[in-house]
Amino acid sequence: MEDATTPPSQPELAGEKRKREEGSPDAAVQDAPSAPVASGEDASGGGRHPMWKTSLCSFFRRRGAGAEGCSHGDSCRYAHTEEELRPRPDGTWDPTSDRAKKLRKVAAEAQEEAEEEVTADEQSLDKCLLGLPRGWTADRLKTFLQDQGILYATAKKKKGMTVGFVTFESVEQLTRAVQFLKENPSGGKEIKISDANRRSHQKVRAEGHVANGTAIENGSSPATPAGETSAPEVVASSKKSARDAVTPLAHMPYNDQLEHKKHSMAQILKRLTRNARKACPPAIPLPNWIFKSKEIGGLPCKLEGILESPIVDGYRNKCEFSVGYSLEGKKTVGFMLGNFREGVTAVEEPVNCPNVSEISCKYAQMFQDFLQSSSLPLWSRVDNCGFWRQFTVREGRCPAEAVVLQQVESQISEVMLIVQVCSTDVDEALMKEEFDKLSAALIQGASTCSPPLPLTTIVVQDHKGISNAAPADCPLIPLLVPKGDQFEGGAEDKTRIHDHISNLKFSISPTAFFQVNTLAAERLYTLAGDWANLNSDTLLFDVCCGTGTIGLTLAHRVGMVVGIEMNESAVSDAHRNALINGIKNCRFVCGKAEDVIGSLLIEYLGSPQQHIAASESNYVINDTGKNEDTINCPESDGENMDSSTEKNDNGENEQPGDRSVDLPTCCGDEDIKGDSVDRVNKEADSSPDEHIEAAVEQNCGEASLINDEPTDATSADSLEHGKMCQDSSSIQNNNGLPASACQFKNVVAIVDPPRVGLHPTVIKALRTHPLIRRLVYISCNPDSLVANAIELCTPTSEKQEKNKGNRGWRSMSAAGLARQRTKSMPNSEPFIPKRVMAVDLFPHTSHCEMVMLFERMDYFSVDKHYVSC
Ligand SMILES: C[S@@+](CC[C@H](N)C(=O)[O-])C[C@H]1O[C@@H](n2cnc3c(N)ncnc32)[C@H](O)[C@@H]1O
Repeated sequence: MEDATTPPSQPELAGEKRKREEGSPDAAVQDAPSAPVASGEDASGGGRHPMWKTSLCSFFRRRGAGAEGCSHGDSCRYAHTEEELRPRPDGTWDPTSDRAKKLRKVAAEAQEEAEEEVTADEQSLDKCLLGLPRGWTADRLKTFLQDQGILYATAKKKKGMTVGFVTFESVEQLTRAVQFLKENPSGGKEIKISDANRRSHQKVRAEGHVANGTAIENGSSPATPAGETSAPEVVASSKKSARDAVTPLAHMPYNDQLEHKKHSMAQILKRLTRNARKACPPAIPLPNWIFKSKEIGGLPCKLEGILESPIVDGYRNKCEFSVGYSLEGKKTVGFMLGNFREGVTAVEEPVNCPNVSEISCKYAQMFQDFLQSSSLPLWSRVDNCGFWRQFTVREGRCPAEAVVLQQVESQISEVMLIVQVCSTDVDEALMKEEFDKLSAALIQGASTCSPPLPLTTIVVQDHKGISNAAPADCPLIPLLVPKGDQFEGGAEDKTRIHDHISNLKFSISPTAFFQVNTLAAERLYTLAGDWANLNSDTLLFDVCCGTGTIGLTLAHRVGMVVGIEMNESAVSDAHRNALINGIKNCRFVCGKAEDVIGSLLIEYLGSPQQHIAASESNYVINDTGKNEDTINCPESDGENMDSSTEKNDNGENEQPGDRSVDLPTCCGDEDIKGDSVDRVNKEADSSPDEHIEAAVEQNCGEASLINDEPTDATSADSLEHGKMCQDSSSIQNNNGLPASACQFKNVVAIVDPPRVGLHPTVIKALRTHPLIRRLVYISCNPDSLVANAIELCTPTSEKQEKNKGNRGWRSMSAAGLARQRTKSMPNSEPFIPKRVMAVDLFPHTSHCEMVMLFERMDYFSVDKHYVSC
């Protein structure tokens, strides 16, 4: 019961006794023993007491939902609900309240991200100020900065937080601020300045295309009627040219760019160590690599350097040009000066953008010239209407021997042009007329250049959605089909170009991913292959395989490759690429990795439970006291299989063997398989184009059916016939494991996910399968690499917490979310970060690829984890 003489116990922080503060309600209680004071008025009859309802009533805290037991009822000076709680006069909240806890969490996240060393360049003018007085508002911070003569663009701060955010306009402003704050501590305390990471939605996309920039368009401009070509009003952005927007490092010598990127990568990598340390359960010893990180400046493992790009200018084989109005109001094909989300739509020509080839610039110019007289309107991002949306140039290069680094332009032998339009409400006849004129203009433009430009195919992508990022299944209309590829029907399947990596030829369809810097990608894949420690006993999972580049370039170094990719055209390209290069030990599966990886691991390796049960029952202690594998395999009878019973997607109990029902490829009929392999190989040997078509189509059948049972004999046949390698996954040994689990002593995964990183389901599947001893992670986004690595490398406790889903994710960093997920990760051996290296695929931009090798602790005692057969 709450009364005036027993003020609520009020810990400042959990476990700490609350100090009686002057002016606090407690003090008021002492001064005025006749409390409670009605309506919060102080004893002198003045206004409401400044601390009125600024602390939670202990009844509320003890009982959670309310304070029914408090005898003071409504007149209690303490808050009875979170909603009733008021901020204290200094702007802070009762530290036991949800609000205060949330603020502490956000501040901790910001602090964690801000602990990195400050960098002073134009790429990172967004900074955090650490150690600010909690009571300061944004206005107070601005006054402080102005008083100190520190110039800035924007300053933000929330009361109650010790972190503020400041954006500077130039490196000079930033440098001055850093210097000043270092030399002039505020009240004896140094205010630290550190890099601030913008939330991912504020970052400019970089994968697979040149990033668009920002200019500000007048949102109130009326919709442009179809056929009308008046320019909407555009407002200038902070970026002055397309060069500034897409190649912000171009002003630096290339060696400085490399140093800058290496430094940025190192800063981000340190987050892995910090977060894994934080997430490590208290009862579990910290892994050795975290201890050792102190010796290497907090890095999880040594950063071995940065591989430079073999070519630094004109390296992009794919440029997505925006279509819009320039600052002068001219119809323009080029790059946006900023990000549309920031309100910018101005497009400027790709002048002096050193990453774009001359050929791409010439095609952009041709299309721009065509648009000046087109009767169809440009797409307006503000009004979401119009016709011409985007223009993509994709280039293919000759085989490596012919590539002379100094003359890269002359090595471009094939070009694909993709014109994105929105056909909504446009007359078909008019549209056809425009397409005819356009292809004539492009063909003529290419042939009249000196020397003539290569032009292999032109395709229109009809995309009716709001964002320019069209889905992979968006309709394609071929305008120009490659010579020698004409055939009856399905012409859109012929619109492709070719490029070469490691002496292999790659067929690339319009929507398939292909690394934009082919020569640097070759270095990237070679490095990944070297670190993967491959041999003929290796089963390689190529996760997010695209057109099969990684798996196919490494196929000669392994026993078998299983590629996983969700883009159907890319999978079809991968099959074709295996055939045209005569590679027979690869299988490509079409599906989201998160949907298929679990089944594929069981199909090839058996379930984790089978291996864990087997290794537990198979170890005996020998004379020397060391573990010894007695090589007993689990029996395949019903009883033993029960131990590996697990839930399927529907939550029903499922046996590993049952997977063969779900997975049509796992039918175990060796004769049919051998026969089909031979047949496909024979067809491939004779390899005229139509045979490749037929074989690819069959393989695509397999690919698209992987998630569904074949509905008739024909599909089942095509699945079997589509197999291109001697795949032993469906043959089971007498221990109940697939034969491939025994055949491949070395199981490696190379993952190359998109910018968001791997799906948590994929991380969990890789982490919990004991046969995957090595994992090579190729990343185009170090933030998501770090988040995924936290989950792969943090030790787990014996008992997991229930998965709380993504609760609270909006206020969390990717690393914070990953830390939360580690709590529900099933008990499994963590990976160890072993090696990491940056690879520069994107000179002149701030983006960079990274390759990181993860191993399990006792990598070299593979047999211990390997159930012999
Ligand atoms: C960075 S690219 C790498 C492609 C390939 N490894 C290469 O180097 O050419 C990522 C690929 O992952 C695919 N992808 C994206 N999300 C996926 C998912 N959930 N499951 C499988 N593949 C996915 C994309 O279609 C794309 O081809």
